[in-house]
This record gives sequence, structure tokens and C-alpha cells, in this order.
Amino acid sequence: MASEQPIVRVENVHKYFTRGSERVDVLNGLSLEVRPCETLGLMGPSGSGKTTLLNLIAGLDRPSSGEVWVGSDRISTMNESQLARWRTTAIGFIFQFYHLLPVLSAYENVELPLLLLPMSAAQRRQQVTTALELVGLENRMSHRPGQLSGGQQQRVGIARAIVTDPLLIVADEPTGDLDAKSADEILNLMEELRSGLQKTIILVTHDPRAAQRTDRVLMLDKGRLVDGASSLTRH
Ligand SMILES: Nc1ncnc2c1ncn2[C@@H]1O[C@H](COP(=O)(O)OP(=O)(O)OP(=O)(O)O)[C@@H](O)[C@H]1O
Repeated sequence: MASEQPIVRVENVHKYFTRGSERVDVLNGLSLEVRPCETLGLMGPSGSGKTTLLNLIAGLDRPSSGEVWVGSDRISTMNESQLARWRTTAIGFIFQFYHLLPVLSAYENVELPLLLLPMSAAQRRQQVTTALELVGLENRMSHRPGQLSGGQQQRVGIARAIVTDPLLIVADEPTGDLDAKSADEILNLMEELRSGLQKTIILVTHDPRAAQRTDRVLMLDKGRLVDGASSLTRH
């Protein structure tokens, strides 16, 4: 395990935004590595930079300086269109409020990322069906999001995240909008992604129960990692 190459490498990353004439430094020289098949939790106070960091790792944004590697790809130097193409196959996204399209069925929502890929209709059908079976929604495929519970909608979100078989799954507060029981089911499912599908997952959360289910927790404060913050580590 120790010799295994990290799947994510963040090296001395700085990120600032400008608001008018004001410069806001959000990440300040941050470095971390994530191992393959690891579930990493990111915690920290509101505004500490968790979502900003997740966005850099998922190629939704680029650092002001420093490097981000995912697998063998140095994504910090890709331009917008390279990043967009890369994200389609490399990253599965899970959001707090699911981000499902209300007029599409569960099946069609899960199919969306595949429409960007060269793939036959039969291949697409097989992958969508497999993903929906994996999250236990094979009998809800033609339901629209409004006809599903919050927990079921998040399961559709998870099916959509895994349907392209991505290298890495990023989840921003995936249980933040759910009651305790549904949250628990989602956390069980994410554990299955890791153990069954060998997925690497990075999870931003305020929820200590979610954090306790990860392999390792890193704590951010004011755009830096806080030392010795792995006390919530499961093993
Ligand atoms: N596009 C942007 N333009 C300007 N400032 C931004 C932008 N995106 C984020 N910020 C600022 O960066 C800081 C960190 O935001 P971020 O969303 O990463 O924090 P967070 O730790 O995820 O917070 P929360 O737990 O509340 O979601 C905040 O002060 C925020 O206002």
C-alpha cells in the first residue's frame, strides 16, 4: 500500500479570488495526497476553503499557483475545454441538493453524462441500468425527481456519478439535505462504492457521522490544513 502512487496530488496550491479591488486569499499553500480506493473527508469551518479545494481537484476551477494531479493528468495546466472534456470521464459529482433535472426521469438523469461520450444506445442502456440497479432504484427508473424522496433523489445522483465509471468521486455535503435515516443509507451506499467498485472518494462534510465513515479526515482552517486533524480516522 505504501508504495502505491497517489491518485490525487495537490502541491503547494494557492487560490485567490478578486472582489472589485479586493483580493481574497482562500487557499494558502496547501498540499495533500489521496490514495487509490481511499475515502477522504474534508472538514472545517464555513469559508475555510473546502468547496474551493474540491473544485480544484475536480477540475471545475484552476489554482492561482501550485499543481493538481489526478492520476497521470496534470489538470492545473489544462485550459477550460481540456478540463471540461477531462471531467466528463474522470470525475463523478455528488451534490448536496442532487442537481437533477426535474423534467427528466431518473433513467434520463443518469444517462445525461453518457450522452457526451461516443457510445452506442445499447451500451448506454446497459450502463444506466447497471448504475440504477447498484443504487437499488431499478424499479423507479421512469419516476421524475419530484416523485422521489430526498434519499432516493440522492441515490439517482450517485448513479449519475458512477455511470461513466470515473477515476474519482467528489461529494459536497451529500447528506446535508437528508434526515438521519436517509443520510445513513447514502453513507452505506458510498461505502459500497469504495469496497465493491474500488472507488476513490473525496467528501466535504460538516456532519461528524459522515466523517466517521471515512478512512481519513483532513481539517481545513483559513485555507490551510490543520495539523494532527486525523483523529476521526476510522481504523
Ligand atoms: N468565485 C468566488 N469569488 C469570490 N470569492 C469566492 C468565490 N468562491 C469562493 N469564494 C470565497 O472563498 C471562501 C471559501 O469558500 P468555500 O466555499 O471554499 O468555503 P467552504 O469551506 O466550502 O464553506 P462552507 O462550509 O460554508 O460551504 C469564502 O470566503 C468565499 O466567499
